[in-house]
Amino acid sequence: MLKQILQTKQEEISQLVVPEQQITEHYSLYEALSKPNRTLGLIAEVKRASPSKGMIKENFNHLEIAQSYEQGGADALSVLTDEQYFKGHRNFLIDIKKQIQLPVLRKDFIIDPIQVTESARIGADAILLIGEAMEPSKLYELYKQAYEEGLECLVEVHAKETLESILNVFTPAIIGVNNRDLHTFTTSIEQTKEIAQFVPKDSLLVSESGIGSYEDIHYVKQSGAHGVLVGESLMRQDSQKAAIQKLFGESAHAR
Ligand SMILES: O=P(O)(O)OC[C@@H](O)[C@@H](O)c1c[nH]c2ccccc12
Repeated sequence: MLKQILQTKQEEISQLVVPEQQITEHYSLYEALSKPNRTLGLIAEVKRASPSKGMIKENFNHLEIAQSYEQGGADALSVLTDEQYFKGHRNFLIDIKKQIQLPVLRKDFIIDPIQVTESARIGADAILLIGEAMEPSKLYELYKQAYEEGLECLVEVHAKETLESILNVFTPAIIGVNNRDLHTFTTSIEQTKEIAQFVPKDSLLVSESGIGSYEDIHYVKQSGAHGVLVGESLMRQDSQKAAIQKLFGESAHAR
């Protein structure tokens, strides 16, 4: 699946026109995850659909979702901007940045310098870079470019081997373990525990995908995660604010 998505991206990139610069306030993802609202940082994802689950939320309003996440005390947002496979749009991110005072991660398949510039132009605070999508040397080039253009990076890996090959080249400040294998879509939060021991002490660790209960939160925290990235389980409920409170084992009135 990842291969197919990357092929589509290549075609998109060949036609990509870089938009004009949005003027936005910037917030640091690293700082937000370093001093989270709860014992574990939360990046809440605005996710309408996915290739593995199909449509996740009908009657989708990206701004209402983002506002509800903010009210629920999310530390940061992730916004899917891929159109073809995730039914997202870069305009979702532009709109959300105008309304929300939180760091916003652009969630897409970024493999080319022009997409880094595009991300900076639309006002993203951070971008996702996927270890399994390119060679570590190329990933490092995009990483450096991103920081030069004022963006932070969440460097995601699924496999231990991918992390090791990246660490041979550089040490990302924020490392994500994707509990979902992007080739097979198999998801297991035990992946976080397995990889955590190889994450350098100075890097922040984010556990991504397949998190849906307070037990999961507890498990990845015990495994050494500083934060979690959660999409589907929050998106499927009517109120994202209430969904966050439930996920963290709080009563609706506790905060
Ligand atoms: O919906 P979930 O299982 O809570 O997962 C969220 C997020 O981790 C997932 O959307 C994701 C992680 N890495 C990605 C890379 C591309 C697209 C999507 C993703």
